[in-house]
Amino acid sequence: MAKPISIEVWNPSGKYRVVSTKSMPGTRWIRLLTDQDCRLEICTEKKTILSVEDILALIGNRCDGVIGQLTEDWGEVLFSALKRAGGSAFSNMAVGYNNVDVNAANKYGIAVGNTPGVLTETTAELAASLSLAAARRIVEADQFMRAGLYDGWLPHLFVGNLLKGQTVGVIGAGRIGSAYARMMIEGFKMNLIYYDLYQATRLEKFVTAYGQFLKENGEPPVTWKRAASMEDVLREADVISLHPVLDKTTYHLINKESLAIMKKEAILVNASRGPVIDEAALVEHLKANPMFRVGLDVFEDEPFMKPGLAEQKNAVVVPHIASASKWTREGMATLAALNVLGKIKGYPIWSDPNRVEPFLDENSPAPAACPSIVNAKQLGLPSSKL
Ligand SMILES: NC(=O)C1=CN([C@@H]2O[C@H](COP(=O)(O)OP(=O)(O)OC[C@H]3O[C@@H](n4cnc5c(N)ncnc54)[C@H](O)[C@@H]3O)[C@@H](O)[C@H]2O)C=CC1
Ligand SMILES: O=C(O)C(=O)CO
Repeated sequence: MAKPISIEVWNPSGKYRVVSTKSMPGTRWIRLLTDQDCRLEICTEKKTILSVEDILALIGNRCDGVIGQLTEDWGEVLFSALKRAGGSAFSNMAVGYNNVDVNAANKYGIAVGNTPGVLTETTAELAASLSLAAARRIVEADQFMRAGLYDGWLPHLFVGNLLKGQTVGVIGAGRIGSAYARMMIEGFKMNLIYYDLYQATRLEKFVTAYGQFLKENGEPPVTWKRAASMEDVLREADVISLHPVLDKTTYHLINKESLAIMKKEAILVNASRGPVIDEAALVEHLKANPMFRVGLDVFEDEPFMKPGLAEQKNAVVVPHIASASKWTREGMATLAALNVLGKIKGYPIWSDPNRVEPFLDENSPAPAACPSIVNAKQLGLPSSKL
């Protein structure tokens, strides 16, 4: 028998039982559920990462829907249990859903929600922060200062890289990759080279128009190039940021061989998923190339770092906080709750998952639709006319 697990209950007499595996920021998501006849149970266990057994205990014998986290393993075991408990809806509180076996969800007719649109700029801003922190050696310099080692200005002290006029490389120019590219181009007048399976037409148009604006104002224009291969980006760019989804095609995309073709003084940033980089190979590369710098938000074996990484001065490391702004995290909670609520209520699927403002507006009721269901087509769910 599954062991008991601690929970906090909202609206105990609600008709639909919804479980959230974690407490989430804000209160609007709670109100949205309880106002619409849901009994909400929020797991209050102290441990950060819940096991499949923990979540089985939370699902119990009757459960209509679950809001879960990217640290959880949502596959055959959990989806079959949710189905047996009468459930039909699951939502990750995340845009990435590499922790979810969507085929298993399809098999049991469970809708899988995610939360795009609300975290694009926040995540891109963190990638830009890591780029700057690595380029200008902010963390090393901060540690030096706090250690009381500063004894006066010196010509060689913490010399780093100038971004202006250099080339920014983006691998995976989707929502976040394109937002990051715009920040680096507009903010630091960098030229762009990108690699994606699809053409980033809007991004290309932006760079062309901005380049034209600069030229008309007597400044050197910025340029863009769509690379034929990822290797072209690695060879040419001074700062490279990784923003693809994690799947079989992107696992260890950056490995010993690809690191070897990058410039010796390049900066590599990863705010996508840890396994996109072979982290052990990266540690060796950082050791051998002290002028090569990285900014990492995600790690191959989270919450752990590969041995040796923490000791490298040329690495800036933060704990998967790229989407951690208050507005974004509250928005993610709202969207995840509305995905689950919408499916339980039989609402159709919002036609454009990137147009999320109507769901986030505190002053008007949320549309009667599920904001983003990744397997809507496979389950034959209807699309909203709104
Ligand atoms: N560190 C963090 O806190 C966060 C991480 N993420 C991660 O960022 C990822 C991207 O998010 P979005 O930009 O919203 O997704 P998106 O779907 O808009 O963009 C992903 C892009 O990757 C491209 N891609 C797929 N396979 C590729 C390959 N083999 N080579 C090159 N490009 C490839 C796609 O064509 C697409 O343009 C998410 O899947 C998630 O894993 C997202 C939000 C926060
Ligand atoms: O949304 C995601 O995919 C994250 O990694 C956390 O925001």
